Amino acid sequence: MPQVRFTRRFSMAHRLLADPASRCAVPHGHNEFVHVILATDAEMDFGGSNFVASFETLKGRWHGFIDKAVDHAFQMNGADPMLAWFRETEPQRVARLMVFEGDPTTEAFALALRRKLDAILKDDGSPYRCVELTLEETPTNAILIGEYLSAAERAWMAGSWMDRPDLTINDLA
Ligand SMILES: Nc1nc2c(c(=O)[nH]1)N=C([C@H](O)[C@H](O)COP(=O)(O)OP(=O)(O)OP(=O)(O)O)CN2
Repeated sequence: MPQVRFTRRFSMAHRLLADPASRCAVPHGHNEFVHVILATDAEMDFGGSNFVASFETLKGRWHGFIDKAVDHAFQMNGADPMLAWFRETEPQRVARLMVFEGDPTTEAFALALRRKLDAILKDDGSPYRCVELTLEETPTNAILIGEYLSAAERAWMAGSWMDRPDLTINDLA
């Protein structure tokens, strides 16, 4: 069965704290693209629909997550002192903060996106699985995630927002 590839574009902001001398410690944004390739072992309905599932069925919830939750979210390290500022000063925006254990690098974000997509496909009972996710941070930097995640990649932030098939992007109360 042919694989399918979907692409979505969004804007985001983040800042990285591990290297205080880095220019990435200043909040800044990127216009990014996420590409996913889905594969299935099911055969298409030959002579009928000629597909296993419609594009709308396959990408609806995923692109809904990108558009409603990821687009224009601010990605932050859970230890970032700016988090307390938002909670105290602009609590109405806390739901728009995407929070990570450690820095919100493109690697961490790509892993989070992959785990969220896995959760959505599982919740849908989809016959498809993600075999590749590519996150383009800039036209010159991209992160690729293949079919299988390591035990460490599954254990990091296990059970957090990234494993839930919903629109949440943090676990703040
Ligand atoms: N391993 C990682 N390193 C860096 C990340 C990251 O997510 N993972 N992110 C950044 C910053 O977000 C920075 O904005 C992007 O990096 P940079 O390569 O400096 O971006 P440029 O657009 O200037 O790239 P050029 O190809 O050099 O123009 C930094 N490091």
